[in-house]
Amino acid sequence: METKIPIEDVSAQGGSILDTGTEDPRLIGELHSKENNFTSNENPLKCELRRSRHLQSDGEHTTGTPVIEVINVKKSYILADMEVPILHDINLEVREGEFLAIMGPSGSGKSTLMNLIGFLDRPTEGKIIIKGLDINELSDKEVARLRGLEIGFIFQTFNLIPRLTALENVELPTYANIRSGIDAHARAKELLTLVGLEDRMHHKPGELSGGQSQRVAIARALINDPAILLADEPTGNLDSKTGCEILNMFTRLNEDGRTIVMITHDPEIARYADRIVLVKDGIIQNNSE
Ligand SMILES: Nc1ncnc2c1ncn2[C@@H]1O[C@H](COP(=O)(O)OP(=O)(O)OP(=O)(O)O)[C@@H](O)[C@H]1O
Repeated sequence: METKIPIEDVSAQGGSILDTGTEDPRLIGELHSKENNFTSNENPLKCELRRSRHLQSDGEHTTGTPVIEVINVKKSYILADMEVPILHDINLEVREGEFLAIMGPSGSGKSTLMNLIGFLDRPTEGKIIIKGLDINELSDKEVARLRGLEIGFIFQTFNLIPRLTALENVELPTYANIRSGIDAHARAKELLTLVGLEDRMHHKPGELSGGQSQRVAIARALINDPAILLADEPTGNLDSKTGCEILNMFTRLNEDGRTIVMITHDPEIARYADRIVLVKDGIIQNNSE
């Protein structure tokens, strides 16, 4: 996938993330290519591991530009006037185009870590750097814009707005942040077609199956063409066949160059990733490629 994102050009030159003004030429054209079409009519999705892309490697480690850097991060919550440490000195680097799975027992801090990576929360100590931008050095407005344009979220419970149609749900993030030159309505339609929901665009979430709802959520996550997709148990509420279809979508998005970080409890699902990180008691215990 090309990386001609205006935001990247601006930040690489030391400019503000709020300065973006050029057009985003990416993706819509790509979405039309047959090999990128996720609709299952002609080419049914198979529940098997299919990887056509391999990350660059120096023999031992994945190489490439880091897009996510977690440096000496600690996170505590204050509960009844007591500081409760959740994450202890986490260090993690995720490189461009990598597909990373985060595993670990319930309550170990996986979602907390993902929320920090997604700028939904700030660390108590340490740094989170996304595409070279340090959250500690950004205003709340800049953080919101970086999150809105560069990070797509997918949750176990889909988190769709019940009273909005699928199309309106997909368009929703663009009300807050949109790349210049993008026709949000047209792009939302393109994305819903891409995920095989062209005949469900005007349905509300209550009229959709779990798998269809998650497809809407994926289309919504892609609306601003983010470099990074963060998925918290994306197949947790789906039957295994539908879960496989969703994972094959993730695989194809990753093969197009998108960086994916996915929390899962299921080792079979983690096999889709290039690398698995194990979080236990707020510490990264294993960082295997
Ligand atoms: N906002 C909060 N305030 C206080 N404690 C919190 C908050 N969010 C999470 N925690 C606590 O932090 C710990 C880690 O939670 P987290 O959701 O990150 O775990 P997890 O590994 O994702 O668990 P699961 O697999 O069950 O989703 C838990 O003990 C949880 O109760």
